[in-house]
Parts: sequence; C-alpha cells; structure tokens
Amino acid sequence: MITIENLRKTYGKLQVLNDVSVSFAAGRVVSVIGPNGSGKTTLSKCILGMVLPDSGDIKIAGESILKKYAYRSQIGYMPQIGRYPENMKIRQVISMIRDIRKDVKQVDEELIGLYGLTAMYNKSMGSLSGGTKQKVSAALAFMFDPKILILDEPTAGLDPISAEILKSKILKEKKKGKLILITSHIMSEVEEVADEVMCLVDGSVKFHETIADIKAQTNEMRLSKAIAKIMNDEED
Ligand SMILES: Nc1ncnc2c1ncn2[C@@H]1O[C@H](COP(=O)(O)OP(=O)(O)OP(=O)(O)O)[C@@H](O)[C@H]1O
Repeated sequence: MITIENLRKTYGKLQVLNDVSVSFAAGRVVSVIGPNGSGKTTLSKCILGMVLPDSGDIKIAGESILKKYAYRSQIGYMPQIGRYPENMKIRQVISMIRDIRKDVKQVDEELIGLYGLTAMYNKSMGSLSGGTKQKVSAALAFMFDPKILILDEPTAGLDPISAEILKSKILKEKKKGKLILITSHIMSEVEEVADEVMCLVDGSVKFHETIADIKAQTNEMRLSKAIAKIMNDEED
C-alpha cells in the first residue's frame, strides 16, 4: 500500500533520513520504533506531505505522492501533540473539520461516543487536559474512514482505560484492511497491537520484521528483550 524508495532528508548538515527503503501492506499494523531523534516523525511527515524529502520517492497504491495533495484524504493522522485554536470549543473543532470533509457521507463517531466527548462539547480546546486533547485528536483521525492511519505516540497521555479503547479501535480498523502506522516507545503496547516492527536508527532502517520473526530469531518471548538483543548484537 505504501512503498518508500531511497528516501533522504537533511536539515542543514543533519541527515535525518538516510536512504530509507521500506514497504507497508494493507491490513497491517506497523510499529515504527527507534531512539529519540532517529527520524520517525520526519518519516511520517514525509508520507503526510508535511515535509518534502530531498530525494527518493513515496508511492501509495503504486502512485508517487510527492508534491500531490488529493491522496491526503485517505490518511488519518494523530499527531504527538495536537494543536488547536485555544478558544474554539470541541463542538466547533469537530464541525469545522467535518465541513472541510463534506465529501465523506458516513462519518465514524465511535471514539466520540466511547470517550464521552459530547458531554464536553462546549469546553474550549485551551481548557482541556492533555489527555482529553489526545482523545479529540484520536476521534478526528478515525472519523473519515481513512485507508491509512498514522498515529504518533497515540496513547501517550491517555489514562489506561482510554488507551485500551484506542487499542481496540486500532485492531478493529486493521480488520477492515487498513494500514496503521504507529510510533511508540512502549514495547508492551507495540506487542499488543502491531504485526510488524520497523526500527529506525540515525535515519536508517535497522530492521523491519514481523514480531513473530523478531522473537523467533532472538529466542526471546518478550519483545522488549528481543529488541534489546538485536540492538546490542548490532553494536558488538
Ligand atoms: N524542522 C526541523 N528543522 C531542523 N531539524 C529538525 C526539524 N524536524 C526534525 N529535526 C531534527 O531531525 C531529527 C529527527 O527528528 P524526528 O522528530 O523525526 O525524530 P523522532 O524519531 O520522531 O524522535 P522522538 O522519538 O523524540 O519523537 C532530530 O534531530 C530533530 O531535531
């Protein structure tokens, strides 16, 4: 569904993405992991068209998306930190986005319901807790039934029950054949929802394998231990 070919991005002298080639299939949950600053968000932003790579290509369903915009309606994005106009109410933010996406007739309001956002509809975005803002971001990401979801540390800041709701939603949408990319530092969570792990280190793909293969190769039952083993072996 997404094919990335020889992607490079630099900021000044800093090589943030260094010849990244990888492909992700529909119906999979892929966890993008890697140390802070390894290029995960930059890669997501390249797919979203928010950052233009220096070279290389990104294809969705076989077509290059570089410098194109229409494809973005197929992607739901949940940023690490959602930024909204402080004085707009939740209700206004949701109806504004729905207005922009008038093309979608059947909206998915499941997360609005499960998170009880309607009861808070008249609260301004500036007065919300970080976790509640995250819930609004999650509800918006899933709302227009996108084929691809990019979730940047989606459960950071969510209480455990709200995080469970989101994980169930991720698995439900995966069953519909969607591709879901998740950046996360929480390995237990990755293990629960992802099929594959792609690890970036210093802007290069260190590995991209299924969780089952990672565990089998390292002889470790726990993903966090398996990944630590791979990273340590690479250093030796
Ligand atoms: N707009 C920018 N201008 C200059 N440098 C940038 C910019 N955006 C990102 N960087 C740098 O690129 C590198 C990769 O950043 P990125 O946000 O992609 O990392 P990440 O893997 O998502 O990190 P984290 O796990 O901390 O979220 C970092 O060194 C960061 O400082």
